[in-house]
Amino acid sequence: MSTPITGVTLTPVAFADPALLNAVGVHEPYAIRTIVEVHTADGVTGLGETYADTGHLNRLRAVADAIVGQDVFALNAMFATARRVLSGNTGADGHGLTGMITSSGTVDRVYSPFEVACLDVQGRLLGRPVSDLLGGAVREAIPFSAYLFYKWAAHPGGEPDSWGAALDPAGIVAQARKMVDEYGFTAIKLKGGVFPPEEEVAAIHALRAEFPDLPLRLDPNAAWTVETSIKVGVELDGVLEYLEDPTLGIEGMAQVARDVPMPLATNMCVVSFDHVKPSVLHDAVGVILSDHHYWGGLRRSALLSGICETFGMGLSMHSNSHLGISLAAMVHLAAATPNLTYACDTHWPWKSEDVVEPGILSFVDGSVRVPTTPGLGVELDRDALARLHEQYLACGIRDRDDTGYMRRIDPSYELRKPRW
Ligand SMILES: O=C([O-])C(=O)C[C@H](O)[C@@H](O)C(=O)[O-]
Ligand SMILES: [Mg+2]
Repeated sequence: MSTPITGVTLTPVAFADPALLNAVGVHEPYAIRTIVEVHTADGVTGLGETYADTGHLNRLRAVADAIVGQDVFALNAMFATARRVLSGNTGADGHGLTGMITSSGTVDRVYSPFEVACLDVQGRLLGRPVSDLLGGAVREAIPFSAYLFYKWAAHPGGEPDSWGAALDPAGIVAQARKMVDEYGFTAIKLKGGVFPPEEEVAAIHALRAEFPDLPLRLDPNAAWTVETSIKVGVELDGVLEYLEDPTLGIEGMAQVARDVPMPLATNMCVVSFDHVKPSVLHDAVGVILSDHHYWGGLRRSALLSGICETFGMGLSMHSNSHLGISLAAMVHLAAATPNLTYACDTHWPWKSEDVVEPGILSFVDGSVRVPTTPGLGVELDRDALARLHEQYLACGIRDRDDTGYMRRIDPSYELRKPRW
């Protein structure tokens, strides 16, 4: 008995994104994603969501063609197909925020949305939520953190968004207040690497004064030297629950880890299974930020959680700009991961449009309830999908390029790693 895949539809979409600043530039007016639909002989379709950069999209197309005819339950065979089709085809992330991408990491990135879509089909066929396919939910709701960004009030020449500018500690505190009040978040992360470290340390102290009880995190995306990272880490002793990717590479992180009091977290130096062994040998990180989009889907992310448990590392969750299918997948994975004890990252508050029907996923007290309906529990809004696809065609963005966009606005902008 099998449920063959009869076809796969890949739809690139673009959705509005505010002018969020980071260590490599500024977000473009639109973020791009690919919506994956896996159709089966039983008439059931499953959903996945992933990046949409040109190289990735081409790799998705190659694997999509190769999995037609395969059983939607045969995920090991599907992974082997992805590995065969992508042999020698290694991608890059284009924006430099997720570190080195290996060839096995490329397979994991491309395979992931197909696996998620197949799990959605399996759940729909069995009448069970995806969390049940991962061993069952150990929590009913998933806590997320407020993800703060330095930002401009608007894209140049564009309309101001509802968040306003945040370019100093007062702006960051105001942004946090609005986000915490609207969503009820119980942890706060500041995306740093934008201003000199002392200004970002001041912003963290201002957040601590305003939110005395909420765990705080700072993530400069490796914009600092080892020396700067140690200085900041020592200065923020007792203030941060973890310091995320202060500096580049496993060896640099290991040097910092030896001299700072808080755990170091990463979504840059350990981003594939190849990186785990050197990271453990160097004792470089205390917390790995998992992300099913590049750890090979939900089941391989569960493998990562076992590795973290084995080596006594903490586990948190990373996020890029994403839509509702990804949020649903993150929620099911988090629900079925007992050792995921930190509030997860999400870019959710920064988006104003989606491809899924509204109302299913919502935040109460900073958490999203785990859907209990079959599959991922989200449905495509076909009109919205068509509209966001038109937006993709019209906006002209084909590869995420925060640095190029920043240089078009400020030709003197230089990309420096480390910057401070
Ligand atoms: O390090 C991180 O948490 C990220 O890379 C998350 C996002 O990519 C964020 O930095 C962004 O979108 O600017
Ligand atoms: Mg990070």
